Amino acid sequence: MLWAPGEPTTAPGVRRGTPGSRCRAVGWLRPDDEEETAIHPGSSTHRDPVRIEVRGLTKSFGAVRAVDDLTFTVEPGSVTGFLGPNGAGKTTTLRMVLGLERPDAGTATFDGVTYPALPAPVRTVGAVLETAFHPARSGRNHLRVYCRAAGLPTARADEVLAQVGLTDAGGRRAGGYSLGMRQRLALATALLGDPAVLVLDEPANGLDPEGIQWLRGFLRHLAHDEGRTVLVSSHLLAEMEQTADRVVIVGAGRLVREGSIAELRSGAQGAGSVVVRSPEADRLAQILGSAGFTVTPDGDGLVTVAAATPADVGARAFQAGVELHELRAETSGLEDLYFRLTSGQEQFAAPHPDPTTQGATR
Ligand SMILES: Nc1ncnc2c1ncn2[C@@H]1O[C@H](COP(=O)(O)OP(=O)(O)OP(=O)(O)O)[C@@H](O)[C@H]1O
Repeated sequence: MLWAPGEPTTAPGVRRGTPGSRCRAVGWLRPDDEEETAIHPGSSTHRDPVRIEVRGLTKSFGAVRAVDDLTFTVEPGSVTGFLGPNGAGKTTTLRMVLGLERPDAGTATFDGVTYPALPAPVRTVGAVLETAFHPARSGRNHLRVYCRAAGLPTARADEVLAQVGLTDAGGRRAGGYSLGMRQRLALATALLGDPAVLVLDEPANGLDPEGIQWLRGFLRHLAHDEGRTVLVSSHLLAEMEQTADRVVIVGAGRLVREGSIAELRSGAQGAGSVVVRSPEADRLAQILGSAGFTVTPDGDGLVTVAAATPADVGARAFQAGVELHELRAETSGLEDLYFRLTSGQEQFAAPHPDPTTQGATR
């Protein structure tokens, strides 16, 4: 099914689907939210900051433990990147945070209140888990349908279209939107209730570099200038490095690291791989090898030096009088650290808590 079958009544609180059914971009509602109330876009005074607290969250699907005793906090006024390789349990965690999946153990709360117990969820949390729209409906009408169902003024549709830069395309069929435009429309839907919290699952998927740059600035604006709590998942650290203030890294359902990008950087010691090109590549490789570096000659005068900075390599080449034609950092130390933390944890979740298999991957 490519679009919300029963219109926004598929949203949590009023959803009729199976508990495991995937949801869409939503500023979700419950029947008792249906009385229309005004929203004051751009004003942060009416919006109290909300902290997300995840405590001991655990979920298995049969023999697969998708999320394993996960604890972390997401602070207001900042963008928190929720990082992990494919299958690390990110989506399952976000679904539990949003009350779409029942945890086996643990809690996820918004200032101490679980999602299903929120008095006005549409005002508190906006989420994008999957982007799906009625293809024949215009972006503006899609938003108006959600407004009506959520008891929001339909004028909100135009306000959020403007926020995400879709005003001119608002009258066009959503079915004809590019992937980037669909992502923007999903984000607009999540913003309808002017929520204090945004939970976004891989919102940069499929965006071109311009779209990614826009999204980066927009998320930072929502958090830094408007004081919202932004939790955004990704499997790419490079994407998050420039967007997030803090990161929560998971692997095989477990927490592997939580902290600010700056803390992570200091732990990464700044040393990644360096690529150097020289007409004297063999001599340079020998010099660097004798200095204790791990060196891989790549042919064509190229040498890759592991756990080094361009300054390390440049200084040694200079001292030995070796001519260089190229010198660049191939990966950041942070990226290396991320790969180390999550290596071997791609694709699959942790097995059941059998002590003999703890830590293994499927
Ligand atoms: N409804 C389900 N039934 C069975 N297994 C599931 C279900 N949902 C998730 N899983 C499994 O749980 C694990 C974690 O999946 P999840 O989608 O949460 O990971 P993810 O980090 O979001 O991955 P990706 O980056 O690929 O989206 C995977 O092994 C997945 O196959």
